[in-house]
Amino acid sequence: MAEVPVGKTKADLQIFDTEEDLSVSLAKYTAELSEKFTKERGAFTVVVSGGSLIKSLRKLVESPYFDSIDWAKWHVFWVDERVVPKDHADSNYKLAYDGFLSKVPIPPGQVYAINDALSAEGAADDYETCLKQLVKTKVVDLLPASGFPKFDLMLLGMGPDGHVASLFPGHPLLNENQRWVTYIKDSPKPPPERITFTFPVINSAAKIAMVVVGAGKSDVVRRAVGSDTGSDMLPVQMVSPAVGATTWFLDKEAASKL
Ligand SMILES: O=C1O[C@H](COP(=O)(O)O)[C@@H](O)[C@H](O)[C@H]1O
Repeated sequence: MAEVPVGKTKADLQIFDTEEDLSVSLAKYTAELSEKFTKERGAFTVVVSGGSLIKSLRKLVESPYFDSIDWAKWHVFWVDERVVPKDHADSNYKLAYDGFLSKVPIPPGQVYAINDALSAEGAADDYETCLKQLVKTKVVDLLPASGFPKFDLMLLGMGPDGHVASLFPGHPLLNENQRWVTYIKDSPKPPPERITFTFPVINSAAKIAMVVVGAGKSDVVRRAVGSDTGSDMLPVQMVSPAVGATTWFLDKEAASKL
C-alpha cells in the first residue's frame, strides 16, 4: 500500500492484479470496518454508489465475510440516486438490491432508498430530512467541526470523466456547501434527473473506499492521482475527508498509466 497525493489530501493506494483480488480485499476491508464501528457505535452506516462498484462488493456475500458480519447493525444509504422508479433499470437501488442487498439479512427498515414518488427536488429534501432524523437519533454520527453527517464508510465509484456520486466536472453543484443532499436535472450522463450527497457530506465521512476498475478509467486515474490543486480539479480529486481516510482500490488495468 502506498500513500499518494490526490487533490489537496493524501490517499492510500492499493493496486490488485485482478478485479477478483480487489473484490476479496474490499470485502475484508469492509468486514473489518463493520466490526470496528459495530463495537464502537452499535451501528454501521454504509453509503454505496451505483455503477460498477456493486459488482466489486460480491465477495461480501460469500464465506467467510457473510457469516462474520453482523448484518443487523448495518444501515445502508445511497450517495446518489437516479430519479426513476425503484424497479427501473437505471435505479441505483435496484442495482444494489439485485447484486448485494437481496443476498444479506439487513433489516429492510435500515435500507434507506429514496422516495421514488417525488420530484428530484422533493426527493432530495425528503432524503435530507431522513438523514437529519437519523442524526438526531444517533444512528448516523455528526462531525461537530463541520455540522455535517459523518458516515462510517462510503463505498464510491468514479466515472470515466472523474465524476463521483452525481457530482460532474465543471457543474455548479461541486460548490454546494450548505445542503446535505441536493438534486441535478441536467446530468451529462443519463438519466438527467438525480439526487446526490454534496461534497461537505462526502468529506465528513470516517472512511472512504474509492473503487476503480478497468482500462477505460486509466487516463482519469493518472490525472487524478497527483498533487494537482488547480481550479479545474476533477470531482474525484475533491474527495478529501476532513478527519477520515481514503483508500483507493484499483485493478491493474485502471492503474496501468500511473
Ligand atoms: O452514474 C453513476 O456513475 C458513477 C460511476 O459509475 P461506473 O459504472 O463508471 O462505476 C457511480 O459511482 C454513480 O453512483 C452513478 O450514479
